Amino acid sequence: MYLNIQTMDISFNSLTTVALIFCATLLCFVKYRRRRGLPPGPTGLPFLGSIVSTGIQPLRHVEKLRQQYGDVFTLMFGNRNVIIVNGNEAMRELIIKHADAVSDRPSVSQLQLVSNGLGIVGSSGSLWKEQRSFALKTLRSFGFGKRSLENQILEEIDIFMEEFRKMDGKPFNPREMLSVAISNIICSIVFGRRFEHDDERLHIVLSLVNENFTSNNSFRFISNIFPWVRYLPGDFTGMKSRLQNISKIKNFLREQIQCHKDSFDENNIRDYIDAFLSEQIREKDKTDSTFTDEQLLQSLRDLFVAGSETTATTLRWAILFLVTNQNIQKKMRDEIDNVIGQNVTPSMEHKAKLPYCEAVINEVQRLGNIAPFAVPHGVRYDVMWKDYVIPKDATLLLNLESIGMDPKTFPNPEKFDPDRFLDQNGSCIGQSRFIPFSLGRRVCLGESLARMEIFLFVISLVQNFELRKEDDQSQPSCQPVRGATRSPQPFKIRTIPRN
Ligand code: HEM
Repeated sequence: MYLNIQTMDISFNSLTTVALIFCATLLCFVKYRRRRGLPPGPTGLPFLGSIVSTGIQPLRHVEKLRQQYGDVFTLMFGNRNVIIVNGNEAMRELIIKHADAVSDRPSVSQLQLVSNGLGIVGSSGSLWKEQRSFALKTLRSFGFGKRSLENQILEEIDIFMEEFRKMDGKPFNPREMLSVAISNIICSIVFGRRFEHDDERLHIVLSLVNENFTSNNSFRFISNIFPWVRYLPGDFTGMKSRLQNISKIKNFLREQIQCHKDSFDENNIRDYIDAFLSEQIREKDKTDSTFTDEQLLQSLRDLFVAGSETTATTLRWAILFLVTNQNIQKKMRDEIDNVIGQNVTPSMEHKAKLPYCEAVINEVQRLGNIAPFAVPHGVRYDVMWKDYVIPKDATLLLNLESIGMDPKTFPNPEKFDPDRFLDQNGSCIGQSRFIPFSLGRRVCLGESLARMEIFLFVISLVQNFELRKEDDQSQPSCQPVRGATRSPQPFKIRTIPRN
């Protein structure tokens, strides 16, 4: 009897265990199964999907999969569908034709966690539309995309070049000087102030921004897909340290907001923060107003961070490519000397007369390729695309690199060759063959500012200095550091003033 009861107990326990395993497997199958109609892609491991195979070298993995599955394919990460979009045709078709469905940000991501769905970069839906258009309107009123901003940029360039002169031909890393100069331009527009080149506080904040963009942790993408990894012990995705940095950057921004609140004058709107505070007062009785303190902080973070690091990184690539391609630098200098001369300050009006320089800048942006996967897009509702379903809540990754590095459009794509942007008459052509600022409704909000900054900085530098390697023996690497952006490894240069 005793034995029988024990046997029954054992079989009951076994049955319960089997039933539990069966239910768990069924649940996982339902939750993690590949949805029918998705663009093709690898099955991946149970539960983990493609995490492991993608982890070590995401870009190489993506290239291989594109050859196997075509321009649009799906990677499963746990129960998340990540759809990778490659090539000009598929990208334009999906992002432009289905703009309404694919212009959100993913509902679960590190971006979501950091922005709380607020600001400009990380927000979606009507809040994003209202805040993006407010930002554009306000930034335009402070000179964005207009000639009036040109003088402000040129003044900053003058100060920046003085810093270069102070180096007196000695080797130095130009990173910090570039960051301060570029950051000062966006700071003038959003905070109404600039900082000295030796301002310690700004240096610290900019180095936190730089660290967040450049930390090249192979598993960083996992924190984008599973933000809960921050609760695991250790910091294998680097997420905890990035979140700490962001909180320090926000403290700096809170101080700027407080200074504005203390000195706010409705009749004297000095900058973006003032314009926001004014809008906040105008909407104070509206219960669903999006002009909240938290929204101001997040938008400010977006403008400050995106406006500082991206252009500065592009300029670092420009300097690196010019230092390692002296013949190209010389051709630019000859063109500048012929068209502008050495004593006239460059302006945007010179752009059309400097086709070779423009071709070099295009090539810097193509090969520098600082945002290879843009910023992830989210899908608002199911979209039928060709024979596939792009499902609601999927994450879309736009592989911009697949366009700029396409050997059919750009033969020998790894080579720095500005001539690919010149026709037989020496005119600059084909800028639209690659899209460094992305496309569609989410296209970079700072494109016009960035283009103006890059042109004026590069032309002024080449007009005023010979940019040389640290010494004759050194050969700085053009291999990128792949973090949130694709940036050059640290390098040193010497600058020889031309006059
Ligand atoms: C060379 C410089 C720059 C490059 C290559 C660049 C590139 C990009 C890219 C690829 C995106 C993502 C677009 C998408 O989601 O599909 C983006 C978004 C954005 N960029 Fe830039 N950017 C640059 C400079 C700037 C500057 C100077 C600002 C300053 C205002 C800025 C502000 C933004 C903002 C606010 C967004 C988010 C737009 C949105 O989500 O609606 N960017 N940028």
